[in-house]
Amino acid sequence: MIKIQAVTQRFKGANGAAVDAVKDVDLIINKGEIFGIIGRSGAGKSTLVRTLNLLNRPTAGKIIIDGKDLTALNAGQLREARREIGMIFQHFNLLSSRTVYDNIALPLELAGMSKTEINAKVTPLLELVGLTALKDRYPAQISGGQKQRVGIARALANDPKVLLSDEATSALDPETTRSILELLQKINKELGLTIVLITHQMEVIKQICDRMAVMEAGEVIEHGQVIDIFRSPKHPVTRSMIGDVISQELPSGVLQRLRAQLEKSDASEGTDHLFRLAFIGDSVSQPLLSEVVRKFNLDFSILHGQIDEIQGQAFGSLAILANGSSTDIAAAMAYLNAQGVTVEELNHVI
Ligand SMILES: Nc1ncnc2c1ncn2[C@@H]1O[C@H](COP(=O)(O)OP(=O)(O)OP(=O)(O)O)[C@@H](O)[C@H]1O
Repeated sequence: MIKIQAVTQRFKGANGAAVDAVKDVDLIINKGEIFGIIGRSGAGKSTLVRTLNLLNRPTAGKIIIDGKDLTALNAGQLREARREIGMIFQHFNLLSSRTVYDNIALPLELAGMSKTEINAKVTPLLELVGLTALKDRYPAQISGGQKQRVGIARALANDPKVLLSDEATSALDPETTRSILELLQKINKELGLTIVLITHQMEVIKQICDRMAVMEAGEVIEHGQVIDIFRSPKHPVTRSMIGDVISQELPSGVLQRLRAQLEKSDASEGTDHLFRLAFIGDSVSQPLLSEVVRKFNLDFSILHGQIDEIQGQAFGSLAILANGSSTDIAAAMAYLNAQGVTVEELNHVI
């Protein structure tokens, strides 16, 4: 378990004034989970993740990994502790003069292993990341995705317990990103490795993370299970970042048509209410909507929506216009809520 306890990282800014790149952050990352830290550029993600192996020594606070406070270790103990923490980077950081094999072997050479011992470790790692056939190539002769695979194998060479990933897929195309994320997921499952990854892409979080934290201006503004945060994001920054992958707003064309439709509608026929419904798991597949329409004598128009998958669970988001008596609409929404659907009234956007 990793405990980030009241961590602050202060730098001297360009004009000499102090900048808190990370401000009083408390987080717990559980053993064996994939934990994502997301935020816009400059939010403090890299600074925070670099405190986890003390590449940045926090100005205040503690980093406790498996009960050991890294900030209290001497240089030798810290070197030892760092072996348990691998790291991969956006630009791979490979040595161009070394082959794929020799890049992966580097940390083992530094640890003083013999050639035979090194071979016994590198061969299965090449297999694990799917690079056996390319082991004698140089970095300039392989693709970005393959370079990141070398980075991953090198990070695993010392059998770490934790893998830190600093925007590891940001330089890759969507297809290659998916394959690298699948590889990280496989490593997490097969080796029981804890992975902490930072990203500015919600798609990455959605694809592989169990829990997540959102950072803004050095602070953690929201954290929890990915599915819970997708279902009901609290902070505007989170909502906007989720909107990059699952639309939180109604497209302007839909809004225009809706306004035109509402102008024409006859108020005596009941009231119109606009809602966003978020469904997860079983509630996606149950015929809940048709049930509430019948039960509460309403009319529903589905305006916009999508169904996706997060952490292996179906997740759906629908914008609907409900027409009926105010009492029936309120009762219908309470019923949906009781069935596990998150209901949010959106009348203010019309
Ligand atoms: N060594 C440093 N000295 C001074 N300021 C720094 C230093 N490192 C980071 N900062 C500042 O701290 C803030 C957070 O930077 P950080 O790189 O952690 O953000 P980030 O969320 O990782 O952004 P990006 O995704 O763009 O890398 C920024 O305002 C940055 O300019």
